Amino acid sequence: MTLQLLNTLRDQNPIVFNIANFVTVQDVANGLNALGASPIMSAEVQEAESMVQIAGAVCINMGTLTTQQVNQMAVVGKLANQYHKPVVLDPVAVGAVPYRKQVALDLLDKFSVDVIRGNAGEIAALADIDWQAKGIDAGAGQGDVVEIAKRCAQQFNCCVILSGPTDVITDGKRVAKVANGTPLFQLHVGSGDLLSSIVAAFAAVSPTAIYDAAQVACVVLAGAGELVASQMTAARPATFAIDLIDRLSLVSVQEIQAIAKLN
Ligand SMILES: Nc1ncnc2c1ncn2[C@@H]1O[C@H](COP(=O)(O)OP(=O)(O)O)[C@@H](O)[C@H]1O
Ligand SMILES: Cc1ncsc1CCOP(=O)(O)O
Ligand SMILES: [Mg+2]
Repeated sequence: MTLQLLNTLRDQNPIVFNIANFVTVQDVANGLNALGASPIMSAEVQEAESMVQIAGAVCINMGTLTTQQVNQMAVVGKLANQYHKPVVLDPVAVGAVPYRKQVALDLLDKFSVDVIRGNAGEIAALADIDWQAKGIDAGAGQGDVVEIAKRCAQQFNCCVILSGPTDVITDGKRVAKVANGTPLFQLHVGSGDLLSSIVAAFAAVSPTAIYDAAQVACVVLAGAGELVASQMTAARPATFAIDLIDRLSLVSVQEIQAIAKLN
């Protein structure tokens, strides 16, 4: 795993095609842009093939799905496989809403994804493990998050990021953990969505080493947030969100390297 991938991303400025949710779409676009990627959002199935062709990677976020959008997700996912573009799936709230879990399972049956990025409640639901998920949040489950993430990765033959106070990254065999971050991430809606899209951005510039790309994405976002929090004297969620975007644009490989808690 090399953090130099951050400089590669900034040099290449990859297009990341997002099927976004309507809650956090602007945060995700600005976060990707600040980092050095080139976001594009689309909700129109008629332009799916062009979108996939111009993109370096695709991020499919289930946050505010509609029947029409689920159809678009299936078309886009299949096209991404056909054009060999990495796909990241963010299964928002599948641990809390059975319909969403069924949609996610149907999508995972129709096309292959490179990364599933979710919180513990979402990854446990996909791995069929009991967990008390709460809405969009991880909730209060008990269990071994490494085993849950590994089981999900093996089941869907992909890389899994189970995010939280410590991010667990696994390809089903290897496991890495990122212990950077700040509880302020939980006070800002959209932190997870941004992580998923940042994973897609790094996958775009490292398509043959997705497991490495996933680790770099986790350490860059969590590290940038940690740097912002270290300069705040009180918890200010709105200021955090703005400062995070600034920090994503300014942060260097050396700054992340100096604080990285990756093993
Ligand atoms: N308590 C925490 N301490 C440190 N970092 C956190 C904490 N909770 C979440 N994060 C970070 O927030 C980001 C979003 O993760 P998470 O909150 O799990 O996603 P979601 O918003 O989808 O529930 C990740 O980068 C994760 O490392
Ligand atoms: C509040 C809300 N409702 C549907 S999607 C969404 C945002 C989820 O964002 P995140 O999972 O990144 O916290
Ligand atoms: Mg989420």
